[in-house]
Amino acid sequence: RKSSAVADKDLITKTEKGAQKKKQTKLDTNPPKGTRDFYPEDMRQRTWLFSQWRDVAKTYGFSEYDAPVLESESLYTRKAGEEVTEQLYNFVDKGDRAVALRPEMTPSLARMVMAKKGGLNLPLKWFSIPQCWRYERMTRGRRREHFQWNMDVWGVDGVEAEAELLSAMVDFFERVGLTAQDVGIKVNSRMVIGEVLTELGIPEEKFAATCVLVDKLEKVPIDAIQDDLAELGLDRSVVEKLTEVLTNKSIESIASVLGPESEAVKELSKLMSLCKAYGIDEWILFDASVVRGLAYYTGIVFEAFDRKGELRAIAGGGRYDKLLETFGGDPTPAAGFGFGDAVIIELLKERDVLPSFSSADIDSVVFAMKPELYDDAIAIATKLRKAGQSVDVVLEKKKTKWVFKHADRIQSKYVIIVAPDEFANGEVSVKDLSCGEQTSIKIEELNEWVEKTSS
Ligand SMILES: Nc1ccc(Br)nc1
Repeated sequence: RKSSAVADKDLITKTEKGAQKKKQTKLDTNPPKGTRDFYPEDMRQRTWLFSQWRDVAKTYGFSEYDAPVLESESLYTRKAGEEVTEQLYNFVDKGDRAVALRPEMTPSLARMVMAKKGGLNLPLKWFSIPQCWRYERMTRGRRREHFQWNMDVWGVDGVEAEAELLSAMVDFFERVGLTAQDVGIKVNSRMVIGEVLTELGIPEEKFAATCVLVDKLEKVPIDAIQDDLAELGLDRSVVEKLTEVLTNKSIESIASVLGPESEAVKELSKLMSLCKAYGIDEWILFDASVVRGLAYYTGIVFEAFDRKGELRAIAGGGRYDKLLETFGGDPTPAAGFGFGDAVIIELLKERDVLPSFSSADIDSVVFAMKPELYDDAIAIATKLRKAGQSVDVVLEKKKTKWVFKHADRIQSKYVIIVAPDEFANGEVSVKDLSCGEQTSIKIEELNEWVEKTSS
């Protein structure tokens, strides 16, 4: 046993070491894996993108809605082998409830529509910009969250709804400076596969899962999903017939395969003529291989892609008439699209049409040359703010040199200096940072000055 003095010394050392250790364990300042922080410049870019999306939605008469990012896991247990449900960001909460961070918005929308039962006046034209989540093993190091612009029309069973959605998509692309040479929108109908499978005697209940597998065929070699196909009872001859049909790149060629009475051909032809009426047909191309990866699509599906890159999907959507029934609701026709925030920003950067967001758009920096003039300076700042300017007040005692450097750094348009001599004459000194010119302005004429400089 050690004497008490030695024991005390050891204890003190241990405590010091503990304290040092505590000091050394630095906070990990990274956001959680797969997630992003939005610093002010990033946030200005995100706000700009969302305002483009909101402007289009308003122009098309859509209303904004929202729902919790956390939903019951039961909203997504569709068992159709979709990536979006296999990578659910789910957990059991402290109330022992199986919950998930939403991977997409459509099921929440369906839940909200069902909650109102017949109480909603159809058609609904609703939009939202939810943050959506997935939990992917970090093997691929991909993001786990993104913001996805959702536009949906409920209660319209004609392809007029899809045509309106396609036009809204094109409107967005044009607003942000993209052309039909940059982006194309592939259009197909799942009824094409439906009619082929029916002809081949494949039962209707295998239709959705087959589409999900066919969508995967686009990305992985066939033997990677051979077992899944076999499990679905799709033998080699069925798969070969399907892949042969999916290589068709024109509605005419599909019509020769499906016959003149094909519903799929009729609805595709009608959609194409509506696209001509909107003047967007140069953006639209038929592609029988497009099926999209969501099980609940039932008819028209479409996918916007960049024509010059590696043909990445930018946005996607389609008709999903049966979703409400799968939740036990009344049959209600619906169509919509989802548009992620990441790919489009990459594309705008590549096409060099992304605006700069480096400055916070400050009109004036207001500065009291002497501390005793601070109260007068904030009264002047208040006057400028009430006149509509965005004003940055220098809150501490600073040298003029620092103020000009600061104003330059935040790219303010003007510096308003409240200095003793001018103030005694009822004036302030205004420096125009675009040309360096410095003039005196009467305080009672500041509103007119704001008016003149903001027009
Ligand atoms: N569904 C989903 C969610 C989150 C991301 Br990132 N990508 C797809």
